Amino acid sequence: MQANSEAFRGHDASTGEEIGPDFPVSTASDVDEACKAAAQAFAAYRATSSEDRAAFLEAIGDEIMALGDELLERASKETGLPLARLTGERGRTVNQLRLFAQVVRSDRWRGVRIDPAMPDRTPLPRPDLRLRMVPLGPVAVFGASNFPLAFSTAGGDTASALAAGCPVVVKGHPAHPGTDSMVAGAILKAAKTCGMPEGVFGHLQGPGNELGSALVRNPHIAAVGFTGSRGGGLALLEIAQQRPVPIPVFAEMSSVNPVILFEQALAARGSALGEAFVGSLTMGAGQFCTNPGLVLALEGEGLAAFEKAAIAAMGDQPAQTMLTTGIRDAYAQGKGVLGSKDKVEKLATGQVGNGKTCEAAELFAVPASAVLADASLLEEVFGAASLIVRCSGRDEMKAILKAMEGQLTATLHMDEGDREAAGELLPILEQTCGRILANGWPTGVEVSHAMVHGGPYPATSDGRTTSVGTMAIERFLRPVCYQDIPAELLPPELRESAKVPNLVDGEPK
Ligand SMILES: NC(=O)C1=CN([C@@H]2O[C@H](COP(=O)(O)OP(=O)(O)OC[C@H]3O[C@@H](n4cnc5c(N)ncnc54)[C@H](O)[C@@H]3O)[C@@H](O)[C@H]2O)C=CC1
Ligand SMILES: O=C(O)CCC(=O)C(=O)O
Repeated sequence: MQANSEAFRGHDASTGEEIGPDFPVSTASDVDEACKAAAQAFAAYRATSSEDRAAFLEAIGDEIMALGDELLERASKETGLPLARLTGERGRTVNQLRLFAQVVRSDRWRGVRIDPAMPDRTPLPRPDLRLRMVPLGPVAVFGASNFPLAFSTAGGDTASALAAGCPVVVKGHPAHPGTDSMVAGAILKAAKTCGMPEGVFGHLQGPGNELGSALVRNPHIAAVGFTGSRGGGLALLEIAQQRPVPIPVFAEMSSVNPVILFEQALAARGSALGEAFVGSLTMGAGQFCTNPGLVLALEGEGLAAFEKAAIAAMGDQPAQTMLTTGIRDAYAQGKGVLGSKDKVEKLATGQVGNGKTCEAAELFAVPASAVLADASLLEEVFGAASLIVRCSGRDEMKAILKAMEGQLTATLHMDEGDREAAGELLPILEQTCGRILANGWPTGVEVSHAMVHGGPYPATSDGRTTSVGTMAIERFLRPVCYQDIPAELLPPELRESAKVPNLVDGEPK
């Protein structure tokens, strides 16, 4: 890792060429300083009132909006994502901050439970027990390459950690340093305006992996939020587990998001489904972890109509600029490997790209028996490639679903007459997936209270939680019980006079 100040630059995603300005590469001492400052800010930040913390989250949203089109233009240049998509992503980012502000104000996150003392209980009296959730401490957040706003510097991990009362140190993704620097500036400005303690937010950036490793190793860091590759997530998990004090890593990694097409739905609208599927597959050049990378259906006329429409729609798909030349290379290699596998047939290719920064979408098909013989066909290819698995019977379909690794999503396309068959799959899918959806497409995650953007490994490193939606706050909190502690020493929310939502003897009050 650099000992002295060095510089690095972003790239124009459409050409792969470097673009200014220079950004300083964070050094080992920058990591130490940011983490130390976060640790020093922790006591004051966790003690902020719900109202002050909520106002801080809202101010971050306002400052991001105040960056105007310049932010979107820089993000578009660095990622190749169109302005319309980035405008939507900015809205999602700002609304996410506002939603967490509401959560903070509601005080439900404090999770107060009170079991009053029972001094006369026999054979033993019960002590007075009071529980509340407290923040873990400084959180390291790794920005994602594919969502430069909603999963990056002020994205879901940052919003949920700040909402929980944890200072945040972000390691920006090296693919969009200009975007990250602007958003980091917005957060720091909001922190100042709102009188938040210095060190509540820190921003590090630079190429290479050592910076992120040093951040996770830093003893002041109490938890990690990550979105990216399985290799990256696992490397950080290993570092976190090998520390003298191991810490949790909430890594969202890889998923092929099976789409299951049932017979009645295929018979009624096979062609329309084929066309809509290609829309979801090619959205954002397929660079979504929710991308529909696997389609399962019984062989027959309905599937044939779906395939025909999908093949036609693929021909219209322009090659899209990918996030980085590295991600393009990985995609080109991944679809090459998939296409070379035994029994895999290439059905369609989108328009051919420049072979450097853009790449064509690709659709493959394979008999289910081949998938059952070679589980590597179920691995994620990050980009607009998908595999249609033609099943000869329902048992084969079930066998594949049972063989699948953990997934962020599973999608069911069904009509009324398919419900019984779909119902039989639900117990299998519940074991593997974080979100099961009907008659829609998995790309585009709603940010809300009931959302789960998670799932068993390798979808994430911890399937008990979510990285999108308000439940994400729980990742950065832990429970503390106060037993027979005198009232004047209790935290305010645990006192009799407190007006926060609570459970008394297990019942909501
Ligand atoms: N499933 C998903 O949601 C996503 C998957 N990917 C996959 O990841 C590939 C590379 O894309 P990236 O976005 O750059 O993901 P990445 O996992 O390589 O990098 C993400 C962040 O983690 C850091 N990092 C990665 N490996 C590390 C290590 N061993 N030690 C310390 N820090 C490490 C990187 O510096 C970066 O800041 C893609 O080609 C794709 O296959 C990428 C984005 C999202
Ligand atoms: O589909 C979405 O909106 C979110 C996708 C996502 O989390 C990702 O690609 O990393």
